[in-house]
Formats: sequence, C-alpha cells, structure tokens
Amino acid sequence: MIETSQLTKRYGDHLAVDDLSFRVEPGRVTGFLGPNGAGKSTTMRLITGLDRPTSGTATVNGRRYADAAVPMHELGVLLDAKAADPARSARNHLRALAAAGGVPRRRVEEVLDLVGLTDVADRPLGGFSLGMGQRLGIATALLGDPQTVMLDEPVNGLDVDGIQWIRRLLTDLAAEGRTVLLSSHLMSELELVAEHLVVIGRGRILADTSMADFLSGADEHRTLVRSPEADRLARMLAADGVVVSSAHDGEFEVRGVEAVAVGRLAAAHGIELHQLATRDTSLEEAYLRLTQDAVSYAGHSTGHDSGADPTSGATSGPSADTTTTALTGSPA
Ligand SMILES: Nc1ncnc2c1ncn2[C@@H]1O[C@H](COP(=O)(O)OP(=O)(O)OP(=O)(O)O)[C@@H](O)[C@H]1O
Repeated sequence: MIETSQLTKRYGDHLAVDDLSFRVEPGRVTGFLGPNGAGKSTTMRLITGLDRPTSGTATVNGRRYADAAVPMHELGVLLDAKAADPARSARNHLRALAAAGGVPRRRVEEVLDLVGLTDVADRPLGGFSLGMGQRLGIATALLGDPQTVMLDEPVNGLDVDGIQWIRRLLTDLAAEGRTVLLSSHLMSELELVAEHLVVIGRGRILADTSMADFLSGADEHRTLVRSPEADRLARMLAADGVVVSSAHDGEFEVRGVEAVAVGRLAAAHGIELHQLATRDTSLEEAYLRLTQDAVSYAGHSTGHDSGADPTSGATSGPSADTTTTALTGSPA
C-alpha cells in the first residue's frame, strides 16, 4: 500500500505537488495519470524519498520508504530506465544491485528470465535498445520481490509483444496481492490494465476512483446511426430535443438517448437503418474532458486548440466533441 497525506512539494514559487492525499491499495493495478507537468514524477520521487516534501507525508506499506528494513522488498521502482552504466552487462548490473540490497544472487537469474533478457544478459548495456533497457528497468524494480511496485511510463519503447507481456505481468502482480502504481500517457493501455485511477492536474487530485466509475461518469449514451434517410431522422430527433451531430455521408451521432429509442423512432416512420451502434466512452475521452482546464503545456493545432496534451500520445481527442453540433429544438 502507498499512502500520501497532504503531500506538498514547492520548487521556489512553483507548487509542483499541492496537498495530495490518496491511497494506492494492494491487489489491483492503479493508474496514475495527468497532463505533462502535473506532478506525477515529483510525487513518485517523494514516495521513494529521492526528494523531500515541503510538507505532508508519503508512506509505503505503512512507513516512510527511507525507514524500511529491506527497502528493495518493500518497493520496486522504475523511474528512469536508462540509469545504468553502459559498459556493464545486465547480469552484472543486477548482481551489483542485488548485493547492495541484500537480495540473493539467484534472484538475478529469476528476474532476467521473467523479463526475457536471459539470452542477452552478458551484453553491455550500451548496446541495449530502448525496449531492452525498459525490460532491464522492470527487472531492477522486481529484483527485491517487492510488495509494492511503482512504475513510471513502463510501456515506453516496448513493441507489441512487450506491451502484452507487461500487461500480463502487472495483472499477475496485482493478482498476487501486491500494490501496483503505474503512470502512463498511453490511455488505451491504461484502460486495459488499471482497475483504479488517480488523476492529478497542476499538482492536485482531480479524480480518485475506479476505472468503471470514471468511464461511466463521463458516459452519455452515444450512438452512431447510419441510414439512407440520415438527414430526415436527424431532424426528427433534433425536433424531440435530442443532441445530434449534423448528418454527413448518411451517418450521424446521437447523444443522451439510448439506441433503442432511435430504432423505435426510425421504425415508427418507416425509416431504413443500416447501422445503430452504441459507443462506449474511452478513457482518453473521459480523461481529456476532466483535464481540459489542468493542462500546463497545451499545444496549438493549426485550426484551434483541442486542449489535448501535445506530447502525451493522447493526441487524437474526442472527435465527436469537436464536431458535434447541438441541433436541439422544441418538441414537434
Ligand atoms: N527539480 C525541480 N526543480 C524545479 N521544478 C521542478 C523540478 N522537478 C519538477 N519541477 C516542476 O514541477 C512540475 C511537475 O513536474 P513533474 O515532472 O512531476 O510532472 P509530470 O506530471 O511527471 O510530467 P510529465 O508527464 O511531463 O512527466 C513541473 O512544472 C516541473 O517543471
């Protein structure tokens, strides 16, 4: 378990972390997300004791990480996967860390195997690819067989196999009853793996909730409608006060009513339907809606500012949000 209480970090005039209180519970993967500069890395550094809080506390499994009897067994951390001597081999790097942390040598072979680096374990780290370096960082985090694991952007540089592998690994760690905190800008990935979310913006908590509640809170029953009489059906729905996007190429999107109501209306007026598809809100859409006001470094597209984080990988934005026209009208 990780717990922060009124955790605050000030750099000069800048409040990087502002009165953060949250708990990361064991037995599930918790996603930690927020726009660039929101304070995620600072919070993680405060949890590990790499940085000192201005005020407030952060504990790991009930005590400050610096006070842990066997720190590597309490918390495994991936903060900067490149922090290793390039002339050293992966095996020697891990052996040195194991010796310093009081971890038996055989554990080095176990973690090399676990992250799939056994075959390249004697090559110098300088020749490692980004993905191999990332796997080594994860091996380092798991070396002490820790109760709690905290990984900053672990998916960076991993190929499709690597991404699937880490998804399974994190889910397995949580199923074993460990605490797993994971920061990532890859929303589609987080959506698959995280059961709980802590979202921060400008150093403050924006949401601390289950993934299911986060998504359903943003859900508006969006339905895609395709019909050869799309214009006519859209006008009828708009006349009933329903929010619809303008019909284009025989399709439009409806918000706030269930698909069945659209189907009934079409049937009642003899309108042929070619598609009626309910769309779930994605984590990316729900997240962008929540963090629109908390983006510190917003980029500008040529047309308009989408509010999306320019370097996050979450760049595609909710297209329906930017194109939807509210054609609301009074009931006929
Ligand atoms: N050592 C430092 N000195 C001064 N300011 C800092 C320092 N470390 C972080 N900051 C500032 O604190 C804020 C939070 O930074 P942090 O790196 O924690 O954000 P983040 O959420 O991890 O961002 P990203 O998603 O870009 O990694 C930023 O405005 C950053 O410039």
